[in-house]
Amino acid sequence: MTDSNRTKVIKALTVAGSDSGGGAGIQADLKTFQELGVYGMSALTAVTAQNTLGVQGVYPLEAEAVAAQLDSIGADLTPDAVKTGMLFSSGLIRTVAQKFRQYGWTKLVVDPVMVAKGGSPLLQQEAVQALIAHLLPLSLVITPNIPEAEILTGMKISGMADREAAARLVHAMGPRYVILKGGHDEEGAQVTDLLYDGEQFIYLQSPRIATRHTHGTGCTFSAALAAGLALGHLVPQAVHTAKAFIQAAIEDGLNIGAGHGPTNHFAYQNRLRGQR
Ligand SMILES: Nc1ncnc2c1ncn2[C@@H]1O[C@H](COP(=O)(O)OP(=O)(O)O)[C@@H](O)[C@H]1O
Ligand SMILES: Cc1ncc(COP(=O)(O)O)c(N)n1
Repeated sequence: MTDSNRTKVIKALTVAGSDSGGGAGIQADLKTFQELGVYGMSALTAVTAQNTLGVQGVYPLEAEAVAAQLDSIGADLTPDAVKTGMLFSSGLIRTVAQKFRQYGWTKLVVDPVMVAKGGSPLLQQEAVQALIAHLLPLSLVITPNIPEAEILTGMKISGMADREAAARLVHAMGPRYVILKGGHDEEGAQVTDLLYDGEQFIYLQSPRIATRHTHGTGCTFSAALAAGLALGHLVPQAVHTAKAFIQAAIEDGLNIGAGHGPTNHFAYQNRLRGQR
C-alpha cells in the first residue's frame, strides 16, 4: 500500500491517570479506543498503584511532563477527539487546558473524575474550581456521575427533577452537552443517563446489572464517546454507542481480582462478531 491510497487513520487522545490494574484510567481508554477501531494515544497525568481492592498509591507527574507529552502529540499527531480523566490538581488542569487551547483541540470529552469507586481521591478538592474555570468552558461534552454533579453544582441530587436542574447548572458552566450518568442511583431496575444539550433532555435507559464489577465504567463510557466523536459521529449518536459498549462490558464482566473487578472491554465487539 502506498502512502497516498491508505485509508485515513482515526486517532483519539486520552489525558488521564494510569491504573496499574488495567480496568480504569488510561488502560480502559486505550482498550476502548482500540475496540472501536480508533488509534489510541495517551498523555499520562499520574501513576496510580491500583487493583480491584482499591488505590494503594497516587503519584502525580510534574506539569512540565504533561505539557511535554501534549506538545509531542500536538507537533505530529493531531487527534480527531480528546478525552480527559484523572487530572489530580489545579496545576495540571491549567496546563492541560492551556495546551488544548494552544492546539485548538475542541472535540473534547471531559470526564470529571474525582473519587475512585473505593473512595480514594483522584482530584484534590481545591482543583474543582480550576476544572470549572479552565476546562469546562472548552469542553464539548462533560460526563459527571451523580456525586460529581453534586460537587460541581453544590446541590443535593435525589430524583429526576434534581438531575435535570443539576444538568442545567453544569451546562451553564460551558460544555455544549452534559451527560449526567445514573450508575450511582441504585433504585429501580433501570439505569438512566441524562443527555442535555441546553434545550432538550434525552433519557438513555438500560437494565441495571446487579454486579460489583464496575471498576472503570465511567472511563470506559467516556472513552467510547470520544471514539465515536473521533469517527465523526454527532454527540447523540456517539452516546448511544457508548451506552451499548458499557452495557455489554458490564454484562459480560471478567470476574478477575478479589474486589471490584473491571468491565469486559472485549464484550461489545465479541457480540458484533457473534462470539458471545
Ligand atoms: N449496574 C449498572 N448496570 C448498567 N449500567 C451501569 C451500571 N453502573 C453503571 N452503569 C453505566 O456505566 C456508565 C458509568 O456510570 P456511573 O457508574 O454513573 O459513572 P462512574 O463510573 O463515573 O461512577 C453509565 O453509562 C451508566 O449508565
Ligand atoms: C487512574 C484512574 N482513573 C480513573 C478512575 C475512576 O474509575 P472508576 O470510578 O470507574 O473506578 C480510577 N479508578 N483510576
